[in-house]
Amino acid sequence: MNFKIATLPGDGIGPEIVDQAIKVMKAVGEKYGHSFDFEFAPTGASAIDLVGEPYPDSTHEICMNADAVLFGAIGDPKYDNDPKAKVRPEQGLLKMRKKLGLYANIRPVATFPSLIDKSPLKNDRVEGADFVVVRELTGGIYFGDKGRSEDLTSAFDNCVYTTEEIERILKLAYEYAGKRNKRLTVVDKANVLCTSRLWREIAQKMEKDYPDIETDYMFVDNAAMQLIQWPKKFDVMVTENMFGDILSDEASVITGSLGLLPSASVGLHTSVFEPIHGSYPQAAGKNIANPVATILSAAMLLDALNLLEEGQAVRDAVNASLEANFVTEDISKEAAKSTSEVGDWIAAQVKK
Ligand SMILES: NC(=O)C1=CN([C@@H]2O[C@H](COP(=O)(O)OP(=O)(O)OC[C@H]3O[C@@H](n4cnc5c(N)ncnc54)[C@H](O)[C@@H]3O)[C@@H](O)[C@H]2O)C=CC1
Ligand SMILES: CC(C)CC(=O)C(=O)O
Ligand SMILES: [Mg+2]
Repeated sequence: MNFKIATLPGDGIGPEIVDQAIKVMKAVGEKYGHSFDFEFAPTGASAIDLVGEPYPDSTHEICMNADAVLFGAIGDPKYDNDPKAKVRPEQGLLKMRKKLGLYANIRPVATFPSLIDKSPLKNDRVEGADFVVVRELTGGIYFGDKGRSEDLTSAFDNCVYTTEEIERILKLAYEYAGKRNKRLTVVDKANVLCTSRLWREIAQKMEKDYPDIETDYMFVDNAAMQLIQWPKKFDVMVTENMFGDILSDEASVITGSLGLLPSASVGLHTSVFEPIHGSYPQAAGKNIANPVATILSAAMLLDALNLLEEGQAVRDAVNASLEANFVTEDISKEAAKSTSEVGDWIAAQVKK
């Protein structure tokens, strides 16, 4: 079959890691007789440099007309360090999420048996940990009104959630939990935040519609602690945008590196597949970043196209690379292979 893949490498390590995912998808194409048409489009700082806007309409058109979007990462320190910058790369990512209606970001966190020793946590804590963070992606504090007072001495960021936004993400999380181990943890800060109290109120009503699923509620500060203390207790965790952003980066420590965790952003239009990490600017152009998070995001993309055997073949190839210790420096300083060598290895393994 023929698939159109909107390809948005972005900034920093984005182009390098997306190149590896493309290699692997081409290998899948060769082996299974599909063709993937990668249509490139600018986003982030590179799009600002090109056309003055981090998510141009032309890029949006390409995404809307594709079967799926493969996304790298955005962000450039030259904007982080400029408090007066009027337009920032991150706005491109938020705009893409809003315009594509990507209200749910699915972030699976599962330990790799061959990497148990790479986690700074004790083996018995991480062995067998396998859960999913379902992060709301188009609401909350990242999208609320924000600004500074005229004299610049105060600033605000509003956090707003509507009933509809909360219901649709909880529904998706319940469906996810139904396909897994039937446990859902709703993470909030309902002891302080009004938005969290609305989340909890809605979840408490909805849990009655899912009697086969065990729902529990946890404050986010407690969840941040328990995630590290005993990650195996979690199955599906659903939470608002910023909490999910923070907790999933924290969760990557369980697996051994932020460079390993993939994600799928799904919603109203075309889905986007992206690593959970950022543009890691310190590594840009050095061919040292771990491409696995992006390659596993490509595996999630294949699953979403209903190419399930193909998605599994990619996961198997990644596991084989980890078992063979054919890894980048974040996993092993001694064995350190380059980004492109790891991509080549995994692509070759897929074709076997
Ligand atoms: N989805 C996106 O495009 C995201 C973009 N950002 C942007 O990225 C830029 C850098 O942000 P940071 O806070 O430094 O987060 P980051 O995720 O880019 O990097 C944090 C640290 O994680 C490790 N890391 C990340 N990706 C890795 C990989 N593929 N291989 C090996 N190690 C990896 C590195 O030690 C790095 O210093 C900022 O401009 C930020 O706004 C941050 C998060 C997500
Ligand atoms: C611009 C940020 C919201 C990106 C981020 O940290 C993420 O999506 O994980
Ligand atoms: Mg993040």
